[in-house]
Amino acid sequence: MGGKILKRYSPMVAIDVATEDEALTLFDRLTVAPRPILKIGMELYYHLGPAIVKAAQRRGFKVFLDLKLHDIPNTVKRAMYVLGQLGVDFTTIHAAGGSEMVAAGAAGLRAGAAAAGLPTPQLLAITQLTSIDERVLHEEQHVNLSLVESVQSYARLAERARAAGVVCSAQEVQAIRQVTGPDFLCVTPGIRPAGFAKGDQKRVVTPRQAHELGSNAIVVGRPITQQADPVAAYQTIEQEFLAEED
Ligand SMILES: O=C(O)c1cc(=O)[nH]c(=O)n1[C@@H]1O[C@H](COP(=O)(O)O)[C@@H](O)[C@H]1O
Repeated sequence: MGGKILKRYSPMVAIDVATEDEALTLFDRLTVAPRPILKIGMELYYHLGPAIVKAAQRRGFKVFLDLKLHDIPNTVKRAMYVLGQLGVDFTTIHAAGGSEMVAAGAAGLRAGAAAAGLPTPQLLAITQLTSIDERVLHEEQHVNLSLVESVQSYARLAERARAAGVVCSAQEVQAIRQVTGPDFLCVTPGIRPAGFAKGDQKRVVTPRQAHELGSNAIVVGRPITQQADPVAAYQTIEQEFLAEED
């Protein structure tokens, strides 16, 4: 189902914790094969800055630095130039900032990485957050498109602006594949193993469904980090997502 997928990544584990101690404890526990990609978000980065990125990299992890930039093109370009020098593997920008902003961010990221002699991080554009549903889209954002049309439109915008892919729900991956090239990445949060509380997420799927729907990578936070045994939870989710094609 979902056609041939060119690339699947290990699950990206969202390290959404408050302290350095909690983060480092998770880093040390998650040194298992296959290594997860560690997602460092606003909470940890605003608290600890580049040092927490380096701490993950020193332990051999690929890092997804998720700061979701959204500002005028010049400001985003300059900020991305700085992020391009950190040696991270993925970073994020809001497609809602428009094609000029996404293109400026992509250019800043390329220039920053080149200045540091590093590979350019893969830029992922946020489409509609997985906490948004049709009601919020229509009643609060006043968007007339359906949710899937809105996500498709942002995916086209992001690809034209030279993002490497998008962040979306796995529910939209097949629709995105219809309008983007084969290398374009669909990275999907909103992952909930059967029986796990949705919490603030609206557009959720199980790890197995994400596999079947053709997601390139899943982003998983609380279903791993809030478990008594995060390593066991990670391994179960990883096996479900990276299962052999049927
Ligand atoms: O950019 C993201 O990673 C992201 C985009 C999105 O649309 N939805 C979303 O949940 N995320 C992130 O994915 C993670 C999901 O965490 P859990 O809901 O705890 O699994 C969080 O770190 C969110 O910031």
